[in-house]
Amino acid sequence: MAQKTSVCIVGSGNWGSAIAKIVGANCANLPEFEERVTMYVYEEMIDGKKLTEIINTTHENVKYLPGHKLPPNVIAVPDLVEAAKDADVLIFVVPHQFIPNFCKQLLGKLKPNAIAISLIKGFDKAEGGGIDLISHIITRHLKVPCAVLMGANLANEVAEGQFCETTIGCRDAKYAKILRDLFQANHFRVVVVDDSDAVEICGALKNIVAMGAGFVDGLGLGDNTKAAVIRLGLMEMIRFVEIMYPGGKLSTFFESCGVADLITTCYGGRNRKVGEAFVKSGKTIQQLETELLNGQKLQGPLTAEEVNYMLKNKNLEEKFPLFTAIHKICSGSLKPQDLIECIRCHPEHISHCFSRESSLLPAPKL
Ligand SMILES: NC(=O)C1=CN([C@@H]2O[C@H](COP(=O)(O)OP(=O)(O)OC[C@H]3O[C@@H](n4cnc5c(N)ncnc54)[C@H](O)[C@@H]3O)[C@@H](O)[C@H]2O)C=CC1
Ligand SMILES: O=C(CO)COP(=O)(O)O
Repeated sequence: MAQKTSVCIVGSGNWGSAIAKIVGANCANLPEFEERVTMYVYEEMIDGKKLTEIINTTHENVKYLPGHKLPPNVIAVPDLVEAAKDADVLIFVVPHQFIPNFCKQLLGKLKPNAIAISLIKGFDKAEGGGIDLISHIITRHLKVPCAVLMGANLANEVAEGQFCETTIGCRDAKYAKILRDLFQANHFRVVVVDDSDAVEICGALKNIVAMGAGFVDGLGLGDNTKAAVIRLGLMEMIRFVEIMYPGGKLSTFFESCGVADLITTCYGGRNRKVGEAFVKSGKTIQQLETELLNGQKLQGPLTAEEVNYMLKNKNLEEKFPLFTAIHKICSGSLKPQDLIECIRCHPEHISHCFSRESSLLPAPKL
């Protein structure tokens, strides 16, 4: 009999716990998977009890996904190496700022033929003035192939079983089926594409745009303005891939990881919520993250900083006025009230006069 595939979920926050519901159920029901799924949990005390013990006895992550039962075959493990060492498939789903440290701990501790998939939306700063994709960091440090899964997937709605779609970016076709089988559910429809980098970049960049959408809401501007921010955000996302990661496909932006995730996050996500509160309250983003998110982590401001680090170094800030303005607002060097002024003369308004019909997406001259 063929060996069963064993799975570890590295992370147990809001999204990690929601995806554990689907992955746990699939591993219990599909013959190709080992039933027991380990889930690495960053240990913390809740009302005097360890979170891992609570999860393993009540099957509920009472802090990050309250009100939802996890399948009993999902076992919370507080030791990262212990959770991951026997896995054939590792699902990385932690706030992106923690991934370099996780890779250090896992170095040399994984099964030789293990594969990974990253559900993490964000980047890391790279030496030499650029950025690193999280999937690239995982592959480089841990010597495992790494696919990505990104989509319009607000965790609480997925956990409630509301219908949605997602995109898996997987360069190597031989892993596509096992990964699709692991995540597909009646209410969670998976499309696999090979344009993995563009899928991942969409997932990270939309969090910046969502901060902008939150600022628009906080400023009391209407739906037309928010739609303009979303559209300009999409154009900057496309431009970013064209310039920094040439070879990406335009069709990827029409998958769930692109337009759909942009819309859902700009209306229903944490980044939008904190962006709005930032304008209305005058408090810092850090304060609001603590006050509003109960331990969950915001990805947008940090991603805006990482992207700006790259744009600045490459002298490209002017080509990305929305990303640049959002970073400056988040870091306090620009007032939210100045956001619209920064995008009033966006390159998208200037470079495309009469040129649309000749090409699907003509690149403005740099
Ligand atoms: N929540 C959502 O709706 C969605 C989130 N994502 C992405 O998934 C990734 C993970 O997000 P969530 O699961 O929502 O996490 P979260 O925002 O709920 O983050 C909290 C998690 O971080 C852990 N943590 C806190 N301090 C830590 C430390 N020092 N070291 C290690 N872990 C620590 C906590 O224990 C908890 O598990 C992010 O990149 C996010 O953008 C993607 C789709 C949907
Ligand atoms: O990525 C998400 C939905 O797909 C969640 O976005 P937020 O982190 O803004 O909640």
